[in-house]
Amino acid sequence: MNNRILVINPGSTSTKVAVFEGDIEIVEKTLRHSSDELSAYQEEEAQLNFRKEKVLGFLKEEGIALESLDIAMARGGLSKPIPSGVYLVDDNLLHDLKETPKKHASNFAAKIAFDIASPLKIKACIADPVVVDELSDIARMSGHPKFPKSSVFHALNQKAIGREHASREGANYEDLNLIIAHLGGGISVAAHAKGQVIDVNQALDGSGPFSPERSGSLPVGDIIRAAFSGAYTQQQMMEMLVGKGGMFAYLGTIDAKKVEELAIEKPSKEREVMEAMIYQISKEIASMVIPLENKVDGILLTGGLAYGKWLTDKIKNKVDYIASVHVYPGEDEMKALAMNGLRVLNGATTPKLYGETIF
Ligand SMILES: Nc1ncnc2c1ncn2[C@@H]1O[C@H](COP(=O)(O)OP(=O)(O)O)[C@@H](O)[C@H]1O
Ligand SMILES: CCCC(=O)OP(=O)(O)O
Repeated sequence: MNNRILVINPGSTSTKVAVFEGDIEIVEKTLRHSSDELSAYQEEEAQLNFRKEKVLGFLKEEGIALESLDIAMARGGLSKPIPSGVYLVDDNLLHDLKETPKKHASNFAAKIAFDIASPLKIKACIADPVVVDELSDIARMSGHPKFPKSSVFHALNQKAIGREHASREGANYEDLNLIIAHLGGGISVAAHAKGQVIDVNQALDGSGPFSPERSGSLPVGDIIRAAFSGAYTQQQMMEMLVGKGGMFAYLGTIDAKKVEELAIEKPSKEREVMEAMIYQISKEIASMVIPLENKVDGILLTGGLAYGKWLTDKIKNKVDYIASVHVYPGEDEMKALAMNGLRVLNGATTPKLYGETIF
């Protein structure tokens, strides 16, 4: 066995695919989907098949025989909350990913992996899905028992970057208190207390800073009045929160790189919006000092926006009084999934069963 691991990671505008042999990545591609392509496949089944065909097409192009694969690893989606770890993709998990009212591209990953793995009689697994829930009881209380706070964030990348940082510092992730901010299409800012994410903003449609495509925390009363005004459909309201909120709502683009370039150039609307986003991210980081009881070993900035030095320098200036700030641009999700797959193949981890672990 070559320990060949297929990795599938769908995002809002792309599907990332890679094949690893052990810990070596042999092929990797970000298959970008235009908004025209995605809107032509709006219906979920159609979009799932569209993305699956793209993955299969890529493997064919690269000359990777399906029979040579030993395991398929997928990003986990918006199933019910579960502990951190590796999970077998089974009927229970697929059912909840299909039925969830919360829409996100990560919901497609497990099914694509399962459809490829099943005929080959190999395992399909997910690892550290976006619903990893380690919230403390006090953080879970929202202000109304009907709407408890939920944990929806970039768990896979946050945990991977936390571990990488700890290993660079010669420490164990489980011994550190870290504030980690994933700054991507969506933004999550989390308090990692000795390896447990005890508090985090709900990064999809809940709370936190606005992001390139999401509104973050909004005045809820105004939202309810707008929703019942008859002026908007439910879909239009949801798009204001996810997809067409945040930076997009102000500037008509989700391209933070371009916006940052314009913001640097001269005073402009772009600079105003960027500075507001930086202000909100910094405030969210500072708020995580409380869950960590003022003992913070480091602040880590990661995700696509962390490539932008102007942006990360401005955040650093606002929060480095709390702890040293470290920048890990981009994300390590493909490698993190592959390494979890390798641990399953070499017997270091036994995948958990979703049905036995949901809270
Ligand atoms: N070099 C860069 N400088 C600033 N922003 C960047 C850079 N590269 C990518 N980005 C921005 O990062 C965002 C996407 O982040 P990413 O972490 O890839 O997204 P996602 O969380 O959706 O996977 C986009 O808004 C993109 O414009
Ligand atoms: C749903 C939480 C994770 C998330 O927002 O991922 P993307 O930034 O990749 O959309």
